[in-house]
Amino acid sequence: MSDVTVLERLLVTIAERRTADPDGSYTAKLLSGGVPKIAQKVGEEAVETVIEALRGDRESLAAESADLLYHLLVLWTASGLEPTEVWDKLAEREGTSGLAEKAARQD
Ligand SMILES: N=c1c2ncn([C@@H]3O[C@H](COP(=O)(O)OP(=O)(O)OP(=O)(O)O)[C@@H](O)[C@H]3O)c2ncn1[C@@H]1O[C@H](COP(=O)(O)O)[C@@H](O)[C@H]1O
Repeated sequence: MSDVTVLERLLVTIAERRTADPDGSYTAKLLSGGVPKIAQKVGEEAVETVIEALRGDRESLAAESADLLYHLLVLWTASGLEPTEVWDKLAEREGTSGLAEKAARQD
């Protein structure tokens, strides 16, 4: 399975872990640490992803990218951010130039 629905399923699992026992779930343990701890993990996973990209190891890059996406989804959940808020941002940008987007942000 390699399409976006895996992200949707993962988001459901993460939401379910909000009420799970941290002793039996890595996600529940992460969520119990709060936004600062989860944000730190996202930063660490981003750095590990960058390192693997620079090393040129595709398999490790895929694995670290999966870690990064998982931790980012946990961060959205802990922050109360609805995935649709992110999907909407991406949809708004569809068909526009990235350079136009950058110029609009600087106005
Ligand atoms: N996709 C993931 C996923 N990706 C990465 N990880 C965990 O993220 C951690 C990243 O490893 P690190 O070395 O960076 O961190 P660590 O040393 O294990 O932990 P720290 O003490 O440093 O925080 C590992 O423990 C991985 O198991 C994940 N843990 C869970 N999921 C998904 O979440 C679901 C629910 O998991 P539980 O909450 O554990 O039931 C699973 O079925 C998966 O679908």
